[in-house]
Amino acid sequence: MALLIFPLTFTINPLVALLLVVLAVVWFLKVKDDYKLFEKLKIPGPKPMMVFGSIGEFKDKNPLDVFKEWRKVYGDIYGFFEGFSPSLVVNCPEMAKQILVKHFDKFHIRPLCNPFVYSPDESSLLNTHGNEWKRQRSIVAAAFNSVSMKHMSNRVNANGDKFCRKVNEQNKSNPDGFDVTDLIDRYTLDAFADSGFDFKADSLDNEDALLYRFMKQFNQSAAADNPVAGLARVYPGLTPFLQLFDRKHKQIHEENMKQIREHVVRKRQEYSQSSSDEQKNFLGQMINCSFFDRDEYGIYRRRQLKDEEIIGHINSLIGGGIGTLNACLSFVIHMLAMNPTAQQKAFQEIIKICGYEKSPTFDDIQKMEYLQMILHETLRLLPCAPGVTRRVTEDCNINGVEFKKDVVVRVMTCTLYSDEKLYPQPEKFIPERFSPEEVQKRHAFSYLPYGQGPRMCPGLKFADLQVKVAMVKLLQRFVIKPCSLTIDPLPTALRPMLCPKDGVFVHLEDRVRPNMRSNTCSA
Ligand code: HEM
Repeated sequence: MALLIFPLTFTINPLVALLLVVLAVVWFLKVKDDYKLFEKLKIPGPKPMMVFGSIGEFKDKNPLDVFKEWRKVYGDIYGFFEGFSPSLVVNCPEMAKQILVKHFDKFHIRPLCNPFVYSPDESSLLNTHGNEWKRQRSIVAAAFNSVSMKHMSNRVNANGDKFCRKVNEQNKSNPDGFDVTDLIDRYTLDAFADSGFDFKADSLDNEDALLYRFMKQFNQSAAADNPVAGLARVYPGLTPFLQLFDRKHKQIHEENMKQIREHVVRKRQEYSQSSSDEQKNFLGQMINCSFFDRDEYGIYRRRQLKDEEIIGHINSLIGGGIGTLNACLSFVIHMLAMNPTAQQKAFQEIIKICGYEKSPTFDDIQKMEYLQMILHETLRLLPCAPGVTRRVTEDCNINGVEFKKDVVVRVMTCTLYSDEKLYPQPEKFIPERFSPEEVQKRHAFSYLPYGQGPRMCPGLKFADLQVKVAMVKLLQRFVIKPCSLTIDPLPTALRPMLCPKDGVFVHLEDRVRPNMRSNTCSA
């Protein structure tokens, strides 16, 4: 109806037509002036195009290559426009420190990573800020403490054994090599669900597991190669309309919510009736925690997390956290396949600490220094989280740079990782760059795979545990080799974290173990 009335009004009433033209001109002049923001602040950057800003420069290119090119042209700090929104890019360790730590109070908001957020995920750590974030953060960070890590490591190991068995089966039935990424996704998910919240996701056995479909869809919905998500990111005002095209994600979100809600309710009841060690997991910590919060009358009272808040956390940890972890482990396996000398050194370290059979404990993992260096060097070359983003909450000047309220700031760590001055021969895989002596020589903020400061990744110890358990179990049994389908350098995509574009193809060779007649996977 409105569509019919509008052209009618337009033809009948010239005054309305004039008013619309005036409004359009005022809007045009305002946008034109907004696009001068960085010019006025004397911050260099690509010249924006009306309506599109600089997004045209990303067309058919790897976005990270664009940022690397821009750094060469515009230097360490520059600005560009995503549609109408200004973004300030920071490629400088000292400025990263100022933003992420020293002036955190002015940079505590992280813009949404996923444009389409469904209830109750808006209350999760990924999506809150200010006091609400502070409260949730202290609970989630506490849930990843060393006691719960130690407790969770047994179940991670059990899932690691299952992963190894499945990998072995795939390898035997594909002698020319196979893509290991799907099994990695399923292992990390099963291990987190089982160890973290006592839930059998069972995705290694069940192709169609709901939690697995949820995790994949959560990330697919926010992928850079998903045009709907891309449009919503560039033009946030269109999100309610674009959300109509995000139906698959919404539907799986709702189905999954139902199963997680039932699980949380059941566990809350079970845990209230016993005080067993089971409750030392992530879910138990969230169920049992209590904190001060204002009630409906504005009075501070102690309360516990509501089921919906716990579900929001579980969803975002699985979608955001485990999605990133999958990419990381896939990259590590590719790098091990391509770098036999580093792989052999890692193997020797593993044998020294665990031998050929023993599952690594949380303490064993901490002793594996070379494995840690491999992990760091992998995340330098293939950073699954290529940068950290913030929104400025108040105008400020830091070290001579003007930050205006509402501007998005991108601390692009990945461009530092290919900086010759920080990492000589940056294209080479050299884990020894991360020996304690070498690390000492660099600025502490020149390597930030998990971010830094109060909003730093709270799941890093858990990520470390899961990646290393898989590495130990694989290397105890196999030599990881490239195969005819392996592509190096590995093609990558942003979905929304950096991940392998078309999989990671490897072939596994059974390791010859001393004093053993056969080498079957003992998992
Ligand atoms: C190798 C794997 C991982 C990498 C590289 C990674 C990296 C990151 C980065 C760069 C951030 C942003 C930090 C910031 O804004 O300052 C982040 C945030 C976060 N990560 Fe991770 N992460 C990984 C795995 C995980 C895992 C396994 C979990 C949980 C199961 C997790 C949970 C989170 C959460 C909840 C946040 C939001 C924290 C907040 O806003 O307070 N991450 N991660």
